[in-house]
Amino acid sequence: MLIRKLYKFESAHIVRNCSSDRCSRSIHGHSYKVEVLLEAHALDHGQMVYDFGLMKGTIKDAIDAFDHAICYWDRDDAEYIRLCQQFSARWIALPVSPSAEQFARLFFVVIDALLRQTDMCNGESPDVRLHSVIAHETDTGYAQAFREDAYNARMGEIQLADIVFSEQVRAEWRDPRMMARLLAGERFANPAATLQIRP
Ligand SMILES: Nc1nc2c(c(=O)[nH]1)N=C([C@H](O)[C@H](O)COP(=O)(O)OP(=O)(O)OP(=O)(O)O)CN2
Repeated sequence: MLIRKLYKFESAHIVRNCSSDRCSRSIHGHSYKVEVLLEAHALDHGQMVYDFGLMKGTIKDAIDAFDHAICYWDRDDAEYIRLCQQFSARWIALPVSPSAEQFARLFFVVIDALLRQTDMCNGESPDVRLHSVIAHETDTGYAQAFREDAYNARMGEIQLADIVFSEQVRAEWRDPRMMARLLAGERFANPAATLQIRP
């Protein structure tokens, strides 16, 4: 079974080298919608694949980091990068270009790591896992990344350590050390559920 949770953020970028001239040479913004799809073949004590409420913790924070941020490819022009950092408190440096395809892959890699390092406490199936991520750039265009896309080096390597969040982005997280903890392999604990009926 699949469940799907929708997130939203507003972000600015340039996508270098693309065929659409407006997109490749002018800073522009989008109201992104991101769908996170989880998969499992058994249900937890609440008879859910994974409580939607739990998806409003670290997963939401990781996506919300991009809200009102300018995102740039770390191989972009050094002067452009310097100015992004100078004039925007919220910026994110990416190891890949910020196309819809790469956002979908990037979110997959981050959320997959978060889930693998999360202790689930309500009888969730051990096979709960990230199925795919859909990044809607506009109302009419989206990309969907599956596991084989996220870790496909031919599409560009995405290492967690290569995603750099500005100080302001990190300061606004509930846990400013969230990414540092993720990189260090630390565990994240879900809150324990109170059972009213014996499962
Ligand atoms: N495969 C992709 N194609 C394009 C991407 C992308 O990420 N992946 N991105 C862009 C631009 O960012 C652009 O702003 C969005 O392009 P487009 O869909 O053409 O936007 P419109 O709002 O003009 O779309 P309408 O369908 O005309 O409303 C370009 N391509």
